[in-house]
Amino acid sequence: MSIETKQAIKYRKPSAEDGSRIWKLVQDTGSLDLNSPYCYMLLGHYFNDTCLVAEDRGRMIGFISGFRPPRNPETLFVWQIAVARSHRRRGIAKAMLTELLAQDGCRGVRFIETTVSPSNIASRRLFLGFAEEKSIPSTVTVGYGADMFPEETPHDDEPLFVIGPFFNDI
Ligand SMILES: CC(=O)NCC[C@H](N)C(=O)O
Repeated sequence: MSIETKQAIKYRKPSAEDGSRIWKLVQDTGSLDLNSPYCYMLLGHYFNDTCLVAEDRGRMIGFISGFRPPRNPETLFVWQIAVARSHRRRGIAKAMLTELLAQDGCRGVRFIETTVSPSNIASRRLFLGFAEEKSIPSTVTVGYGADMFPEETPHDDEPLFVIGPFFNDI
């Protein structure tokens, strides 16, 4: 009888060398905007204090990217959350958000901002659930409307979620 060992998922900062694998992971999710491999290399190189990758026995199965806007460093803007199809419904997105907030790079964060298209139900649930679970105020406003995107590349609305203020006790 095979016993599936529940090996822990490992979380670490990405590096520029992870850029291609992140690009492939995001491509495979099929639900996010696929940025260039170069963009993911930049995130791994210059923004990795506010990004993480998740690995299952060495295989990259998750990615969360963020940055702290220079004009508003108390905010963590969460750019993308990607989880491999094979690893959905295991709480990995929530674990990546929690793990990211526990990083030194998120010390002093009091607000989370992100945009989530109405079709991205999992991410919508993640952020609103995070706010509800911790009794943190949250608002959803227009963000980037579909009409802001080029006609040549139609895109869903990207409503802006603002969660906070909260005390990110690392
Ligand atoms: C939280 C998240 O993954 N938002 C996605 C924003 C946008 N559609 C993108 O894919 O970059």
